[in-house]
Amino acid sequence: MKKITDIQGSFLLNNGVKMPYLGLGVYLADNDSEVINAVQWALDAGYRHIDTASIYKNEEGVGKAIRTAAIHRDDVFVVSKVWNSDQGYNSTLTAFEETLNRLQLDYLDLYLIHWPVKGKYNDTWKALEKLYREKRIRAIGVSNFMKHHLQDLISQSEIVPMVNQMEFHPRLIQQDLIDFCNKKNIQYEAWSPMMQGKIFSLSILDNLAKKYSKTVAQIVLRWNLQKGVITIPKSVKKERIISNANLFDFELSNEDMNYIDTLDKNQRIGPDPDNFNF
Ligand SMILES: NC(=O)C1=CN([C@@H]2O[C@H](COP(=O)(O)OP(=O)(O)OC[C@H]3O[C@@H](n4cnc5c(N)ncnc54)[C@H](OP(=O)(O)O)[C@@H]3O)[C@@H](O)[C@H]2O)C=CC1
Ligand SMILES: O=C1CO[C@H](CO)[C@@H](O)[C@@H]1O
Repeated sequence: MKKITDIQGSFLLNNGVKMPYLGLGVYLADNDSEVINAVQWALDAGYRHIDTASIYKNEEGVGKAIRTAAIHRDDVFVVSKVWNSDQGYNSTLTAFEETLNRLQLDYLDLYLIHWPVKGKYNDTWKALEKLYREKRIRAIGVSNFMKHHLQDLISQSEIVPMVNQMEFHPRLIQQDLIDFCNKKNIQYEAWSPMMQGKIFSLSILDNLAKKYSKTVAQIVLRWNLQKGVITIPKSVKKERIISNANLFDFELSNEDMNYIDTLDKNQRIGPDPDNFNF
C-alpha cells in the first residue's frame, strides 16, 4: 500500500512532482459564493488540491478563493482540463491561456485532456507537452482514456501522461486499466468517487461504516486511497467538506478492501469513453 499519512499527504508522479491524494472536486458548484466558499472551507480544513475544468464554468471563483486564502499559491495543487471543443494544437494553447486568465494564476499544477476526442487528442497532447516544457504546467495528464487511447497516445508522444482521471467507485473499478496505468507509471485518479451521491443508497456499505464508526463516504474515500487512487470528492457543504477529509485515523483491513472490490459491476454513472457524444 502507498503511504497514507494525513490530509496533505501526496503520491509521487512519474516526473517527481508530488500530487496531494485528496482534493476537492467542484463540478456543478456555481461560479459565485458557492464555489468560493467551498474552496475556502476546503483549504481551511487542510485540503491542498482543487479539481476544476473549463467546462465547469467556475474557474474564476476557484481562482478567487485560492488567491485570497491565507496560504501560499505554491502550497495548493490546482488542476484544470481542456474541453472537447477546444481540442487541437493551437486551440488548446489558446484554451490554456483563457483558463489561466479566468483563474488569475500564472501556472497550473496539472492540466488534463478532459475526454479522448477522436482525431484530436494526439495534437492536443503535443500542445500540453509544449506548455509543460515551457514550465507553464507542473504536470500533464489525461482523463477518460481507456487502455487503447493510452497506447495510441504513448506510441505517438515523447511524454507519458502523469495522470489518468477516470470514473471510479465501488461499482466501477476497471482493475485492468488500473494495472496498465500502474505498469506505465501513470497515476490513477477517481472522478465521482461517491457516484455523484448514489453510493449512499447502497445499503451494502452500511455495515462497514458501523464497523469502523465512520460514514459511508469516509469508507469509500479511504478505500480509494488504500488502492493508491487519488480522489476528489465534491461537496459545497461545509460539514461534508470537513467530514469527507476525515480519513486518516483508521485503516481498512485487507479483507474489507477485498470485500469492497467485490461490489464492482462495471456500472457507469457517466458517459462511456468509447461512446460519448458531447
Ligand atoms: N474528468 C471527468 O470527466 C470528470 C471529473 N469529475 C471531477 O470529480 C469530482 C467529483 O465527482 P462528482 O461527479 O462531483 O461526484 P461525487 O462522487 O464527488 O459526489 C458528489 C455528490 O455527493 C454529495 N455529497 C458529497 N459528500 C457527501 C456526504 N458526505 N454525504 C452525502 N452526500 C455527499 C454532493 O452534494 P453536496 O455538494 O450538496 O454536498 C454531490 O451531490 C467533480 O466535482 C469533478 O471535479 C467529475 C465528473 C467527470
Ligand atoms: O467532468 C465532467 C463532469 O460531468 C460532465 C457531464 O457528465 C462531463 O461532461 C464531464 O466529464
